[in-house]
Parts: sequence; C-alpha cells; structure tokens
Amino acid sequence: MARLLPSQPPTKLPKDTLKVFEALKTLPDHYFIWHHLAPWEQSSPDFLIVTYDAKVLLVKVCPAVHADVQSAVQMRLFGEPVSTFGKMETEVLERFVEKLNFPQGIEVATLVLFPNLPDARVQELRHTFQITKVYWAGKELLEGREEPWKAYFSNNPLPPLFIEKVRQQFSPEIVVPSHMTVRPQITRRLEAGLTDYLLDYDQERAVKSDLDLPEEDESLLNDFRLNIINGVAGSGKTLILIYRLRLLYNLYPQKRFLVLTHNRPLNFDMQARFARLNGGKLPENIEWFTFNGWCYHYWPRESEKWIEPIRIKPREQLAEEVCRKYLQDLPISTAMFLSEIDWIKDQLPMTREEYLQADRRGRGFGLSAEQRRRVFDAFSAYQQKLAEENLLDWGDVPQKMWNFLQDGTVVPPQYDVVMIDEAQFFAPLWMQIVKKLLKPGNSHLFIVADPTQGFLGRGGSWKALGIQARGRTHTLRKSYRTTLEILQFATLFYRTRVTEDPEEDILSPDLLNMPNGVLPEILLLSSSQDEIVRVANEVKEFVSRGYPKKHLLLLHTSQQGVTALVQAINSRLGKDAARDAKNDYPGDYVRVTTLNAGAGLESPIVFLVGLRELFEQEQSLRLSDDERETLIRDNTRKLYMAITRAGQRLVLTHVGEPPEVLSKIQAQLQSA
Ligand SMILES: Nc1ncnc2c1ncn2[C@@H]1O[C@H](COP(=O)(O)OP(=O)(O)OP(=O)(O)O)[C@@H](O)[C@H]1O
Repeated sequence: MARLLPSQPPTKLPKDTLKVFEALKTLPDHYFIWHHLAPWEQSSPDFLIVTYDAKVLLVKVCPAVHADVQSAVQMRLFGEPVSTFGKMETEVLERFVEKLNFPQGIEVATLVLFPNLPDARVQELRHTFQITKVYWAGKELLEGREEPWKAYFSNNPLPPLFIEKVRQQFSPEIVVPSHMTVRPQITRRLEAGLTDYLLDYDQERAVKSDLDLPEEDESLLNDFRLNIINGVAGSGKTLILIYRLRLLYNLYPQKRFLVLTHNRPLNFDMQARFARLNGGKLPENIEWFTFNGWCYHYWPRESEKWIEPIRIKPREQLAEEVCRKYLQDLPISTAMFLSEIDWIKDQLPMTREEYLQADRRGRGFGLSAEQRRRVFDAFSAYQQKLAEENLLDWGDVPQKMWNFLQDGTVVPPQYDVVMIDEAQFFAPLWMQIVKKLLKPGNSHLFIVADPTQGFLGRGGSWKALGIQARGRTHTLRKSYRTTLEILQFATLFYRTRVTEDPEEDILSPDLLNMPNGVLPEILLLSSSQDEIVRVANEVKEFVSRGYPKKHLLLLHTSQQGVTALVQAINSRLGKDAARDAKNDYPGDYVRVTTLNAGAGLESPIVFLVGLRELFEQEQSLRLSDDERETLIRDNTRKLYMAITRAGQRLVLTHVGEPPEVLSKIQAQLQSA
C-alpha cells in the first residue's frame, strides 16, 4: 500500500477528492503521497506523488460531472466564455509550477483528475480546450492499477533538492523556517536557494496522524484519542507539538485548546514560537499554562484562599524537625523523607491503608512494612504542621485541585485538545487531572516526552502515569539541535553514571549523519565568585564578537547563582542584557535560569554553571547507598537534559577539581 500522509483525511473531504484519496492508497508501497493540508493555503494541488525513483506528479481533482461538460461544450459552441470546467484546476497546477521557478530541463508533471468522467471524454475535451502542458485523466485511473499512472510522471527523476522545493511549496505546514531552528545551514542547500528545512518523515507522521476531531454528536469509541511522542533530546518534540497545534487550530478554529508544560521558560518559549508561526497572534481559544499555573488560574478563590506554597529552605527545616521526632532511629534521611512526601503527593490522594499497600517499585529505596507505617505517621505529622502554620506544599496544589474537581467546587473548562510538552515531569495525579479536562467522547490528548530526561527518576513510567501507551507511541531518535560531540558527551555521561535502567523507556539517539562541532569545554575555577566573574566575562566576549545575546543560555544549579549571573552580566553589558528566563518571553537578552527550569529550552551556546554543588551532594557521607544511587540517577538525568540544550557550543564550569567522570569523557572524546 502506498504511504500516504496524512493516512486519514482530517476533515470531511469533498466526495471526489475522497475517492482519489482511497484510490491512491491502493498503489504499491514505493509511492510516497502527500495530501494537501495547510488550510490557510486554499489554492493548491490536492496530491503530491513521489515514486521511489524520484519521479514526481502533482494532482488536482476536478469534481465536474457529465452535465457540466454538456453545458461547457454548448457554451463554447455558442461562442460564450467557457465555464470554469477543468480550467480552474489546470490553472492552479500551472501557477504552482510557475512559482517553483525551476530552471529549464527540470520538470514536474501535473495532472487534473476527473473522477466522474470517462477518460475518452476527458481527452476529447482537453484537446478541444487546447490544454497542452497539464495532463487530464478520467475515472479509469482510479481502478487501482499502477500501470496507467506511470504514463503521467515525467521521464526524468527530479534531483533531491528540487523534490524538497516541491515539498516545501506543497506542504507549508511542515516547513521549518531558518529562524525556528538551531540546525546549522549547509552550503549545498544554501546554494540551491534552500534556507528552510522540512520536518523529516517520522516527524511529519507525528504531526499529521489522527488529525480528525469528531463533531459534537459523533463520539469516539474511547474517552479520548491519545498520541504519544517519545523522542531523544532535540528530536523536534516541541516543534511537532507546535506544528500540530497550528494545523488543528486552523482546521478547527472554534475548538478549545490547552497547552501544558512543566516549567515557565518553556511555556513562554512555546508561545513565542507559536505566535511567530501564526502572524504574531496568540488566539484566545488556545490556553498556555504550566500545570501548576493552570491550577493557580482555576483555583476557586471564593471557597478557598490561594496560599503561596512554602519555599525550599523552610520546607527542609520543617521536614527535618518531623524527621528528627518520628524517624530518628531509622535509616531515612530528611532528603529521603521529602522525596517520599513528594511521591505520595504525586499520586491520587492516599489513605494510610492505601499507602501501606502502594506499589513503590522504582523509588530507589525500599521500606519494610513497619518503616512504611512510621513514614506515614511522619507524613501525617508533617501535614499537620503545615496546616497549623497555614502553609502548603506545591504538591498539595494538585491534591486540592483533585478534590475540588471531585466535589464540584471547580467545574473545569472542557478542552477539545490538550497537549503536554515535557510530560516526563508530569506526576500521575497531574495526568488524572488532565484527563478530567478533556471533553468526554471527542477530544485529543497529545503528549510528548523524553523519558531519559525525567520521570524514571521518580519511579515513573507511562503505565504509572495511567497512560496506555501501547500502540499509541511514535519514537524519534534523530536529534536536530546539537552536534555529534555534544550528544556523544551527553550519552557517554549518562551511560557511565546510570548503568542499570529499565531499558524499555530509555531511548538511544541515532548518531548517524550528525553535524560535527567543537568538543564541550570544561572551565575550572578556584571559587564560586571566580566562576560568576569568569562566565560573565566569557559572555561579554561572545557578545563583543558579534554573537546575539539571545544565542546565549546560562543554566545555574541554584537560584542565587542565577541572580548573581544576571547582575554580573548586566554590570558588564548594561541593564537587561541578561534576564531570568522564568519571568519573560524570549527576547534579545542573555537567558539565565536554573538548571531545573532549563528543560525544553535551547540555544546555540550554553553554559552550565555551579556544577560543583551538584556533584558535591553526591559525596555526602550522610547518604545511604540507596540514596546516593537515586541522587546520582536524578542528577544524571538533569545534567543530560542540560547538556543537550546546547546547539553548537557547550561550556561547563566547575569550582575545584572536576569529578573524574567529566575528565574521563572529555579525554575519551578527544582521543576518538
Ligand atoms: N526537521 C527539522 N529540521 C530543522 N530543524 C529541526 C527539525 N526538527 C527539529 N528541528 C530543530 O531542532 C531543535 C530541537 O527541536 P525541539 O526543541 O522541538 O526538540 P525537543 O525534542 O523538544 O527537545 P528537548 O526534549 O531536548 O527539549 C529546534 O531548534 C528545532 O527547530
């Protein structure tokens, strides 16, 4: 069967186009066929067909029936202007080819297809109307045989760059303009006048599968339609989400959309990217939130006041106090206790009994039945203390929201489409809440994630998130963001430090054909102050060499570090030369943010700063073996994510001797 994209038409097609659609499907599988989609470009051929030997045919369907022909011929006989019979379709094809502006000798064949008329009649008319370049064909072509089609393709194969140009013009919905990508330009392409890229075939499939949104009265068999994209860092997941959103929004402009992320900088970044694709506009029926931001927005303030969640330090103190009182004699540190609190709050609200029975696999440390009882008592005491002081954890926000949804205090909007980026950071409870936001019976849930960057560290999996991923998942292994050196560095770093992973969710990148670049650089500094000064100077140097400020992204392990970096850069380059990416849309400034908030961002040049803090924690003598292992795994995922933010240059800074693993990997890459 031919490969057709999309494999199902998204909207109700005119019956004749649908007939052609179905007939094209029956061609053999070495035919690649695209159906015109971009709703903002009405006047286009309906189908683009490319054979395995690079021959190309553009097809426009003409719905004319016998009666139209009769009147057209009569009009002609009486010397009246000929009706639009077949003419409009022919002109669309001619204009398309003209716009391609190919040099002489490079030809693209074109065909108007008449599914309601016999071929003999169609040829007669073509002759009468003196059509020369564009072929016309009648309904016999739809009988499902390959042979008759062959006659309409041009004789010579089209060189690949020309095929790409045809595809760019035919499918604007998958064009990646140069300002939307960090992928380097290739001279050969530039010489051919190609500055933009296209989504690759797998990406395009991910954008275009299951685009149909049923009408209100047509329910899907399941609650909602699910699509998951699992992809390595930089494989275009965010891009795919945005492109799919643009398509769906244009196909169904009245529907209600929700885009959720885990962190604020990514949320701003996505809105900016979408606006750029959408003529600078952010439509009102698309809502953009971080998950917590959504809860904040829909919080029922009239029944329960919003309380600003407790900050990290006082939270640790509170947990330490409780730990000392309830868990002192057990090998459970404050960090473990806090992690257990987070885990409990990530699940649907749990009673004591449910916690004692809960499946804690993948948590990194085991607890006996007695220890569980004690931990739950400590947890209850912790909750009690929070309540007494009128405080709240971030983890309580979704817990409360769940209850509000259950008892009807909050009646949430019902979205037709919910899209989640960086879903690896979503907790099971968040997913349960998301499911409640989907319009029952006819909605879409589209999820993109890179498990390597996230959730396995929290003991998660799609299953644990309540998501039936089987058969609904697309996998993307090719990274477009970064260089071979940077991706190899990230992969080696990951593999050296995390050896035993439940392999099912780990994705190995496809390193073939990746562009080369410089090796990641490791700067060693003598103090944290030196580190800030050095990085600020390096930034100044890049800017003075002409690099745009927005091409620099700095990720620091701590919020204080972020503030110090912003100040140091601004004192060198002027007010607002650097800003915390958590608070703003991307602009012409150096983005600085915490390592955690860096997920989903990217930049040609990336600095990772304050790494000592991260590695030092791992050496702490207070950690049990289990805890150390968990921490190493979490830090590794975090750093893997951070390293893969870089497009072309990566600089890591470390105060004092770097951990062996960094020097080892660098040496390994240098000798390769
Ligand atoms: N086919 C493509 N052609 C050109 N550029 C591409 C293509 N696919 C992706 N890109 C670019 O590669 C970069 C990475 O894409 P994106 O941010 O969507 O990846 P991601 O999978 O979401 O990454 P991560 O999970 O690491 O944040 C972006 O600059 C994007 O525009």
